[in-house]
Amino acid sequence: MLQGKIVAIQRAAVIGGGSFGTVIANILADNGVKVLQWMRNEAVAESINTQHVNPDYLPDTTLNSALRATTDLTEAVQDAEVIFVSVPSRFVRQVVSSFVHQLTPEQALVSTTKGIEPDRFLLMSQVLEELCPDNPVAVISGPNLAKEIARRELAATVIASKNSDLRRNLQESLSCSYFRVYAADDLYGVELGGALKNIYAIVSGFIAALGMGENTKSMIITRSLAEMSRFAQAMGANPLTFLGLAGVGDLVVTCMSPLSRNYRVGYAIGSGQSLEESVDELGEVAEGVNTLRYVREKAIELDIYMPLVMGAYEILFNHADPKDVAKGLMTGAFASDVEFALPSHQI
Ligand SMILES: NC(=O)C1=CN([C@@H]2O[C@H](COP(=O)(O)OP(=O)(O)OC[C@H]3O[C@@H](n4cnc5c(N)ncnc54)[C@H](O)[C@@H]3O)[C@@H](O)[C@H]2O)C=CC1
Ligand SMILES: O=C(CO)COP(=O)(O)O
Repeated sequence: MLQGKIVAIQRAAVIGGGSFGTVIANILADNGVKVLQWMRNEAVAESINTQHVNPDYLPDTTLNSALRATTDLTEAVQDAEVIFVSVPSRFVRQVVSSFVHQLTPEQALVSTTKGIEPDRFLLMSQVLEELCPDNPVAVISGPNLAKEIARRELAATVIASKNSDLRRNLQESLSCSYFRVYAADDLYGVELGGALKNIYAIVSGFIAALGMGENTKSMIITRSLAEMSRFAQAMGANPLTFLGLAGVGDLVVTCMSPLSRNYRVGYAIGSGQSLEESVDELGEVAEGVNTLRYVREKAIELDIYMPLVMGAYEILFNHADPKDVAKGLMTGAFASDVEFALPSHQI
């Protein structure tokens, strides 16, 4: 990667054959970048190469015909200037470990993954930095429902990295007529926003399934933002990041749209299905389910007031009735002390 000036990326790899990996690969191909997308499924790779369709995840989208797919990880990674990692969080370490020996220090890594690694509460950029300490790292996060971007509907995102050259090169290579790319240096805050909002998308799914009103939805989204910002501040992120696309932007879209998988899991549970049934039926990743567990543990450890997280955990993992939890939340059932039982704090 050239230092000190803006250069459009020439060759990129996308690791992951799901909906978001395919969308990122397609944007890059639309921008003239030579892209090789790696996936495990031979039939899907074949379909992308010959039919220009990912039949498993985006069957209604005709992809750029220049986009190539492969099941050979070595081939995908070897000539790429930038490698986008787009697999579910619980597989990121395993997948990246399998090609790390092949990397040279000029190759940059970009995580698209909105999740947390539990043992040390690591975000994906921290996993990448740990595995590839010599390589520049960035993340992409924002209100980016894959199916809408696949239809080339207008959207915006945030690229965050400590490396300003990488930020600018990625901005240059991903920006196009339907995708506006902003840059930020609060890597941790941008990435944490993307992970946390999945929890509240599940909560919004409960609310929708229970047929609650618009005031209720607004209350939940607004108090979710307060809760996310409180947690982020305690973890060392800049709470102002949460007022941008990667915070409130992504929170609003996933709390309002049935296109969000996390929202759909919440909706299914609110409609009476078990967690297992809801996740099975989805057949795609809903990162918020595990993120909820890890964030609850961290909030308890650091004594951070997160009533929505505590209530959602009771519904998902202790079979509590969503209606009872909602009633409890209105009367401070999950408040940690008297001060919070009588709401007076904005954040
Ligand atoms: N779909 C969306 O709208 C967006 C998703 N994201 C994030 O991007 C990440 C990936 O999401 P999606 O592409 O939507 O997920 P997905 O569920 O559509 O696809 C995941 C892909 O990873 C593959 N995979 C699963 N386990 C694997 C393993 N052990 N080794 C290799 N590949 C494996 C699957 O076969 C599939 O191709 C998630 O963290 C998600 O939160 C971010 C922005 C938008
Ligand atoms: O992160 C997303 C949109 O920005 C996608 O959300 P889901 O993973 O809930 O579908």
